[in-house]
Parts: sequence; C-alpha cells; structure tokens
Amino acid sequence: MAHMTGRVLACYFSLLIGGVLLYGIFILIFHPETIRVINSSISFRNLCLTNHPASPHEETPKHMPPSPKKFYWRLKNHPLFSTQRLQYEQPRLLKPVRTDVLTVTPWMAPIVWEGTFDRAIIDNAYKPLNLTIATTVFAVGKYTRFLRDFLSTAEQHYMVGLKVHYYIFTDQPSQVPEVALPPGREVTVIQVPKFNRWQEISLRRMEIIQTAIEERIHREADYIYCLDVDMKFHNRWGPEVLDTLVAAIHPWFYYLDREHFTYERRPSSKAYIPVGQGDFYYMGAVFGGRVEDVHKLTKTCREHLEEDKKLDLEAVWQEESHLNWYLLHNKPSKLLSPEYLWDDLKGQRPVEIKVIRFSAIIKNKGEVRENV
Ligand SMILES: CC(=O)N[C@H]1[C@@H](OP(=O)(O)OP(=O)(O)OC[C@H]2O[C@@H](n3ccc(=O)[nH]c3=O)[C@H](O)[C@@H]2O)O[C@H](CO)[C@H](O)[C@@H]1O
Ligand SMILES: [Mn+2]
Repeated sequence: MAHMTGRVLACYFSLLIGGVLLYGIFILIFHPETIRVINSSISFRNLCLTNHPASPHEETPKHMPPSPKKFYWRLKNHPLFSTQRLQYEQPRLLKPVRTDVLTVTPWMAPIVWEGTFDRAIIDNAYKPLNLTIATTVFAVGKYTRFLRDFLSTAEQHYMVGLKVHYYIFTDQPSQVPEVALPPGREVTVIQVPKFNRWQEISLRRMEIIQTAIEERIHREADYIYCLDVDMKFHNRWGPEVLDTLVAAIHPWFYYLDREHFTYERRPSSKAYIPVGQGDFYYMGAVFGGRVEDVHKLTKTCREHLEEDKKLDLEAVWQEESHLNWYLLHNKPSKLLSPEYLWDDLKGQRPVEIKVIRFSAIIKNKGEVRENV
C-alpha cells in the first residue's frame, strides 16, 4: 500500500514539475521582451547574411534598389598592452610632459608630439599584434622621380618592425625603383591613368584609394595611411600614429586663427566651411586610420568632389578642401602634430618642433607639374 502511495505521489510530483516547466517555456516564448530579442536577433542575422556575397539563385526584386556592397573588414580586438615587463619612467599627473603645445583636442583626441608617448611602450603594444599597414602613394608623370627617396627613407623610419604593404599608383610601372624590403614588407604597383592637370591627379586620389580598398585592401590590411610622394622621412614615424581616423595638422597653418585657414568659402561647394567654424587646417598629404574609416572618408570626399564637378566647381585646394570639410564633421580620433608632416621650405625648425619626422622636399613645381 505504502508502495502504491509512493508511486502515485511520484506521478503527481512529476506532473507538477512538467506543468511548471511548460508554463515557464510558454512565458518565455510569449513574453514581449523575448519576442523583441528574437526579432532583433533575426534581423541581426539577416544583417550578417547580407554581408555574404549574394547567392546566384537570389535575385533582387526589381523594385528594390541594389543593396550596397559590403566588406569583411579585418577587425581585430586589440589587447593593447602585453604582459611583458617593461621598464619606463613613471607618468606623473602633476608633471605634464609638454606644456608648450596642445596635446588633446576638445573632443578628447590625442595630438601626437615628441614627449607625449614612450617608444618602448608603443612598440611593445603594437608589434605583437601582427598588423598590416597599407600605405598608398601616387607617382604620376614626373613624380616617379620622388619614389626612390620616399621608399628608402620609409624603410629606415616608417613603421619599422611592422608589416607594411605599399601600394604605388603610377602611370609608368617601369619607373618604380627596386628597393630591398625585409620579410613582412611588400610593394604592389597599380597602374592608373595620367590626368592632364596636377589638380586632377591630386584629387582623383580619393576615388582611386576608395576603389583599391574595395577591391583588395579591405582584405589585405588592418590600417591604411595615404601619403604624398614628394616627401622624405627623417625620424621615427611609428605605430603611435595608429588609430581609427587620423589626420595631420598642416605645417603652414598651425599658429593661425581659423579665419585665415584656406577652407573652401563658397557656399555652393560641398567643401564649404563658413568663417567662424573649423578646428585645425589639415593637410591632404597625410591621412589614415582603420581601413573601414578611411574607406568612408574617401567615398564621401569622392562623392562631394563629383557633386562639385557637376556644378563646374573645383574647391580651392581640391581634395584637401573636402578632407577638411569631412574632418570638421567627422572628428579625427588622433591628430598628428606638424612633426609628422613638415615642409623643407619652412627653413629653421621652430622650438615647439622637437623632431622633424616626415617633410616635403623643395621641388620646382613649374618643372614637375603638368600645368601650372
Ligand atoms: C604647401 C602647399 O601649398 N601644399 C598644397 C599643395 O601640396 P603639394 O605641393 O604637396 O601637392 P603635390 O604637387 O605634392 O601633389 C600631391 C600628390 O599628388 C601626386 N601627384 C601630383 C601631381 C603629379 O603630377 N603627379 C603626382 O603623382 C603625388 O603623390 C603628390 O605628392 O597642393 C595640395 C593640393 O592637393 C594641397 O593643397 C597642399 O596644401
Ligand atoms: Mn606634396
């Protein structure tokens, strides 16, 4: 009898547990929050799926606009500081390293100057990450003559110890000099047309870089830096420059009030910046960052250059004017002081410039440019 009662009790007990479980499942499925989570995860999945190349069986319905191209960006989560023990000077909150210059913007982006970073800490943090830095450089027409010095000085000072992939855009691939490169560093030469005007050669860089990112660089690199070729490196230009969106302050404008910046001032241009606005005047000879962010920059500038062209407008300093518009509206996450972009024409080094790292050589514009 006791045996029977035990079995009945066990039966009741398991029915009870089952009921509670079923009720729980019911609540879980039909609770509005659960429905929201499920919906959002479905749409997230769709979002991910649209990143895949469309399968040949899938056709976009006629009334739908073609979906924008998607890319797999090489996004690595950086554990920035390795556990390796390092000896370095203690940072002191009450002893700022630079008191003569601005080292952070009002939107909290660092401005890189000598003294603001410790080489050993930076190298120790970035070298183990196995990053690839795409580096674009254009050498069209007579500018091929600048490639040898650009590349050989870069090999001494530019991202030393990191993987660098130079993309050289030229109309004369046979003029690209041979430069010995250590393992991890390589050159790819890409042929581009030669435009008749130097302004056009300079501004077309936005479009060509955008296309190169879409075609290959998004797969081949983590960061991309876009540099002028009529330049030489003189000192370290290292991974302290790496960040999401990076711009360099023009060496001829850093001490001026913003009304003197050579922004585009015609309201009809997409590069228009009214007097009274602006942070810094950035130079078109250096910009960079994560590949995805530089893609957005080049795509927007290219679109704006094309819209201006439809109105027969060319901004006062071509792509540099559009770059300045873009960076006013999309603040750079790191800024490079003029140490990182100097000009030999400036002559004597002012006291705030402790080291010149990369500088424009003095060129005879009338001789090297297509039209002046
Ligand atoms: C000090 C100064 O006034 N600098 C301005 C000047 O820079 P730059 O005098 O530095 O312009 P640039 O002649 O170096 O042209 C920019 C780059 O385009 C490429 N290139 C240009 C011409 C050519 O025939 N072949 C060729 O390959 C090359 O990579 C060169 O480094 O003009 C730029 C216009 O975009 C910017 O407004 C700069 O602020
Ligand atoms: Mn230049």
